[in-house]
Amino acid sequence: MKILIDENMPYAQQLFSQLGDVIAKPGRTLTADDLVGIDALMIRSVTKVNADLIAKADKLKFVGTATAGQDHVDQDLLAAKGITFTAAPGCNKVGVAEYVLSSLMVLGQQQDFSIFDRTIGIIGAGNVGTYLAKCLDALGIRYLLNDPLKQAQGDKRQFDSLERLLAECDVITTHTPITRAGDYPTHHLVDADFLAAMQPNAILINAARGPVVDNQALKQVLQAATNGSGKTLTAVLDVFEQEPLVDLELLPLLAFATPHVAGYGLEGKARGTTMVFNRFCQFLSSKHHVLASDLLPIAPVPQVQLSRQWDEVTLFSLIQLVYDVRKDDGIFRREMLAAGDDNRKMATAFDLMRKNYWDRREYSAITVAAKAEFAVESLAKLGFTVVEVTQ
Ligand SMILES: NC(=O)C1=CN([C@@H]2O[C@H](COP(=O)(O)OP(=O)(O)OC[C@H]3O[C@@H](n4cnc5c(N)ncnc54)[C@H](O)[C@@H]3O)[C@@H](O)[C@H]2O)C=CC1
Ligand SMILES: O=C(O)C(=O)[C@H](O)COP(=O)(O)O
Repeated sequence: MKILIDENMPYAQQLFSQLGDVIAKPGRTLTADDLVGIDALMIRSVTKVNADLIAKADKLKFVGTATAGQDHVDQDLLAAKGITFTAAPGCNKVGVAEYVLSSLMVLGQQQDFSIFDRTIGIIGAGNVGTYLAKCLDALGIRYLLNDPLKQAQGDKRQFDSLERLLAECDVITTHTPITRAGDYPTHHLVDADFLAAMQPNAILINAARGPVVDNQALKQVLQAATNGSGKTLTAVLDVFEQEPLVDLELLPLLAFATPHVAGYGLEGKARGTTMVFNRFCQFLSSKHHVLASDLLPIAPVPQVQLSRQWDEVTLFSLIQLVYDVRKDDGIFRREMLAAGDDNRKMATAFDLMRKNYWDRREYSAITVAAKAEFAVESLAKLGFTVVEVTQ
């Protein structure tokens, strides 16, 4: 059996080679010829699975994407061809939530506000939005949820209209798929009108898909603010409309910019790969089964001792110890500016930064040792591994 994998799929080579011959290639540039004689295809979000890609796929029986997003796969086409498809919903929800928290903590420091005084508007209450809400609950931070689809499905949580989010929230963060049809399409959900309705000095975060935010409209608003002719907004983008190309006029106007890595924790990638691997094993009726936790190395700073009640400063340190968005932002800006207006260089640099991404971990990889009286249950709810010490 021949299994074609995206070369940027951590642990895939070692796992899938137990099942067949593995061929690893760059996911973004796969062509129809690459699929000749291939039985199974394991991808990430940069591979567009469409009629062109599978035109010569003579043996393809299974496609797995080790990602939460599925917009890059024509699932109707695969179903029509009798090709089984699987994805990895929720695999990287923790990484994305930790990206949002890091961004807000750093912005709080830079702009002199406390995250505890802010109201966060979460658009999209699926795996990421729900996990982020859980983190905010752990910290006692107010948030509003918007998800008309979940609401229509009878989800019992309190949902609010976009109008209410726009009126009450200091921060709006998008966690929807990209959709262009249906009752609630998300393409350009954040457009000129949306931006105009945001509160002055509000923060917009998009770590969903680039086209959820109209990048031209955002650029105009941020440019107007720079010229002193419009209200001030702060924008954080992990995803871009023309990815892997980035608008070099927009980039300097962003508070933080990163190359689609919000969900790039090692745990999240391992979960993505193992979810797809385990599903493929089921498909083959093979007894192999693997846990993501068995694949992960120990974190470089595994234990932190807390000697007093945690406060905002301690929280900031703990959060930034695991993930500081400024690190990715700094490298990204340098690489994009170095590429200049050479699109080929820019696309290569964008993908290289993702391919060579550092071994980022989730909060759970850090053990916080503290006395019970230091209210560490909030940190445990936030995801840190907490151990109680008596002195
Ligand atoms: N930047 C990154 O590294 C990552 C980006 N993503 C993106 O984030 C998206 C969300 O991820 P998950 O939460 O795991 O997906 P999910 O499928 O669990 O949740 C998406 C939620 O969005 C809701 N939704 C759809 N249209 C909406 C609309 N018009 N308004 C409000 N809510 C709407 C859905 O009802 C659903 O509850 C993914 O589809 C993917 O595109 C996901 C993981 C990593
Ligand atoms: O899971 C998703 O959806 C994502 O956006 C991924 O984190 C993106 O990673 P790649 O698939 O582009 O490696």
